[in-house]
Formats: sequence, C-alpha cells, structure tokens
Amino acid sequence: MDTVNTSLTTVLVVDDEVRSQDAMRRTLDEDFIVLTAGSAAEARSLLEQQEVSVILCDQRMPGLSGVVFLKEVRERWPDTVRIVISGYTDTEDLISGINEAGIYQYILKPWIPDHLLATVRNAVEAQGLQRDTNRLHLELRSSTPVLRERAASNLAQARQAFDFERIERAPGSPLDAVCELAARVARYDLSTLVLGESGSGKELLARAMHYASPRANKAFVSENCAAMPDTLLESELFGHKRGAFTGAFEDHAGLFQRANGGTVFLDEIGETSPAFQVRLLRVLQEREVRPVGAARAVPVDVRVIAATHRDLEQRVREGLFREDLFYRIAGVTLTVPPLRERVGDIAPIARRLLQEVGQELGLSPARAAALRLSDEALGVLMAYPWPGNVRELRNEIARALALSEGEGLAAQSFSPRVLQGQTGAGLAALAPGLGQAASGTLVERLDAIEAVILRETLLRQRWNKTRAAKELGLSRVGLRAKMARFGLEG
Ligand SMILES: Nc1ncnc2c1ncn2[C@@H]1O[C@H](COP(=O)(O)OP(=O)(O)OP(=O)(O)O)[C@@H](O)[C@H]1O
Repeated sequence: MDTVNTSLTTVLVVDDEVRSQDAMRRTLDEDFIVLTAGSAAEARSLLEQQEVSVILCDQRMPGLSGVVFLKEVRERWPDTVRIVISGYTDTEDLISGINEAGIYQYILKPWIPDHLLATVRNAVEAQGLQRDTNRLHLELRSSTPVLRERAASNLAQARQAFDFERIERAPGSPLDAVCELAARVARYDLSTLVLGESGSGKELLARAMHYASPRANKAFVSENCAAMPDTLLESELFGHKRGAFTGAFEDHAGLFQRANGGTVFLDEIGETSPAFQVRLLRVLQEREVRPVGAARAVPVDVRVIAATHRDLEQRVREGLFREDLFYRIAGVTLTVPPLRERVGDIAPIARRLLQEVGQELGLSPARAAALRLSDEALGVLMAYPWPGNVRELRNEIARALALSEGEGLAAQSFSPRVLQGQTGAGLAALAPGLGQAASGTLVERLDAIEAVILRETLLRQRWNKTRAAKELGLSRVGLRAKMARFGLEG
C-alpha cells in the first residue's frame, strides 16, 4: 500500500494487478498524486485516512467486483468521482451496478493513456462544477421563502460566475467575436454546435449561454458522449424503466428529463455510433424521450448544445456522422480557437487561473488575488504551444503554484516540457543538434543524429518516457540509458 500523501488532487487506483497499477500511475503521475491499492480492503483504509478526488477501479477483482465496491464508496464517500475500468462491455454485474454506484465514466480495456488522462482531468473538473450545480438546484426546489431567496441569490452568483465577461481574453482577442455571437443567440432556443480542441473552453462557453438564456433557473447538465458504450449512454441520457435489463431495479430518469426546461450539453458528439445518432435524432425531432424499456415516451423541453473536437462536416462527408443529425444540432456553429492561436489571451487567463488555483490551495481571496506572475514566467507560458489548451495551462499553474513559495510564480517552477517551449518542434527546429552530424567519424555523426531523434521524440511525447520508448521501439531502461548517454533530462 502507498504512503499517505497530502495534495490538491489525489487519484486512487484500485487494481489487483501490479502491472496495471504501474501503467496507470505512469500515465497520471505528472498531473496528480496517485495512490494505489491492490484490493478493496487496502482502498478502504486509504480512503479512511485521506481525501481522494477520483477513484479508478478495475471491474475484475478477486472476491468483489469493481462496481460493487464503488457502490459502497458512493455511500461512504459520495463526493468521490468513480470511474470503472473493464474488459467486458455488457456483463450483467456491470450494467446492474453502474447506476447504483453513480459511475462517472466507464473505460474499456485496453485503455489509451491520453484518453485515461483526459478522463481523469475532466472528472476532477466535473467534481467541482457538479457540486455547485447540485447545491443550486436543490435550493431552487426548496419551498421556504428564506431558502428560495437564498437560491435566487445563488442563481445570481452562478449567472455572474458564468457570465461571458468571465471568459478571460485580451482586448481584440479572436474570442470576442465568438462570445458576441454566442451572447446574441443565447436567448433563443437555437441548437448550437461548439467546435474546438480539447480544453479550449467549449463547455465554459456553453455554460455562459445557458446562464444568459431564459432557461438559467433550470438545470445545465453535461454528458461526455465518448465516455461509455451505447447502452449506457442511452440509459444515462434517456433513462430506463425498472426491469428494462438485468439489474435495472428502479426507474431511472435520464439527463434529458432531469434537465427539463434547461440545457443539455452533449460533449464529444462526434464520437457517437450510427445507432445512437438515429436515437438522438428522433429525440430532437419529436421533443420526447422514451426511457429504455418504457412503453410510452415522455415530452421534454431542453435546449441542446453539442460540442466536438472533430471536423464534423468532414465526418459527415466520410459517412461517419449523419447529415440530418448534423443539420439538427448545428443551427449555429461557434468555433473556439486553440490557445496557441490567441497568445494574447494567455496573460489574462493565467492571472485568473492563478487566483482560482490559489484559493483552491487554501489561500484567502485577498492573498490569492495578490499572487503575481513574473514577466519571465509569463514569457515562458507564452512561448509554449499548449496542445491541451486552457485545461493544460490550468494544470501547469496548479502544479507550479503547489511547488513554489512566496507571493507568485517564478519561471523555474514550470515543468520541463513547458520550459522547453516547444512540442512537436520537429527535426528542423533542432537543427543545431543536426549540425554536429556534419563532421566527425561515422559513429560520431550517427550519435549526433540519434541524440536529435531522441530529443525530438521526448519533446513531442512531453517527456513521457513510456510513450517515447514505445514509439522508438526501446524498453524504458534502454531509453533511460540513451538519455543518460546523451545528457538528456526530462
Ligand atoms: N477563456 C477562459 N477563461 C478562463 N478559464 C477558461 C477559459 N477557457 C477555458 N477555461 C477553463 O479551462 C478549463 C477547460 O475548459 P472547458 O472544459 O470549457 O474546455 P472544453 O473545450 O469543453 O474541453 P473538452 O472538450 O476536453 O471537454 C476549464 O477549467 C475552464 O473553466
């Protein structure tokens, strides 16, 4: 069992296979504190000792299935985000337990490191936002005048928190035009498609639209359509009736019903299967959902905002996305540019994130507001292309702030990949290294080329040695030996 650690975001991996534990740790430990447990008993004992934000639990463990354990976790530690990892899509046990255990996401083996990392990052964010939304809607439903008054003031706060003005940007930013159009269409029930790379701010924009619309006092619910197989996604969005499938012990209202009167944000719509697209199209056309196993459909009144990082029109041309659904969801299309195309936005966004993260780390609002970013630190942030966009910037600031002392961030606190300033720089950008290959013995020249290839791969893989070794067909040990030989450090 791991030693106990204290940190902002802790992820607990529960898996009886040490090799899987290690693989997950390697994928996650740049961004999170990762604890591992080989059994439910070990996991319980860790949970009793410290706060854990996310649990990744293998479905197959000796003596106890993942979802059964996660059901217990839900009861005892309800704020924990629960993710199950399984090699089996439709086992009865999994389906029956998944709703009761309140599973945030379901990841199929073999999992892909980037996807796993993105899922956990999203889960951490969702945890914070969901808590706020739940509180707000609980209070709005409550009936005493005092509580209603409080709820109204919470709604005012939410409106302020998700106002378009809170989408940080520099004067003249390309985001101005996007926000202006979004604000203009927010009050109409036009279906909206938000395009943009992962982490660029699509959900933030969708939320701002919701709170600027007449639907603001109803729920905003968000679902990542790439996260689960069709059967679960359908049950999650449209609900199911008791007895609809093995283990459906109770009626379950889907997100569309729960968001009635409000807004449903469907993230990663481009990843949905043709079968699911047909069902969604029917719901949107008929404005009613039929829960799985139900005889009758239920009318729903929701505004749908969909998002994707894909070129959806291209997918339509390739026959991967239904054209009729595309036109149904893309009444208005908004495109959030990647952060590298709006370098000017980095300074205001970084300052905002520094304050937010400072408060999350326990600083008072006044002390968090006093945190400063040195010019040198800002220069480093502006030189980096941010492939993971604002989400990556946020994680970098959180990490750097946790490591630094004093009143602000110094450039040295950033991680090596950000300090290097470039990812995907390519061989051309590393020409000085190649210059050394122009003279010397054959062995010396080949060495120089090898060093350049290693460095380029490591930069592109953000110094993740497992991925770099895999790409180059080396073992991790072999890669480390070569890095030591060429003086490369990550
Ligand atoms: N302009 C901005 N100002 C302040 N915070 C921002 C801005 N853009 C994004 N963020 C923050 O960055 C994080 C990622 O944004 P968001 O979740 O909206 O991205 P996304 O495009 O929906 O990502 P994904 O497609 O991966 O779900 C969130 O914490 C969000 O609040």
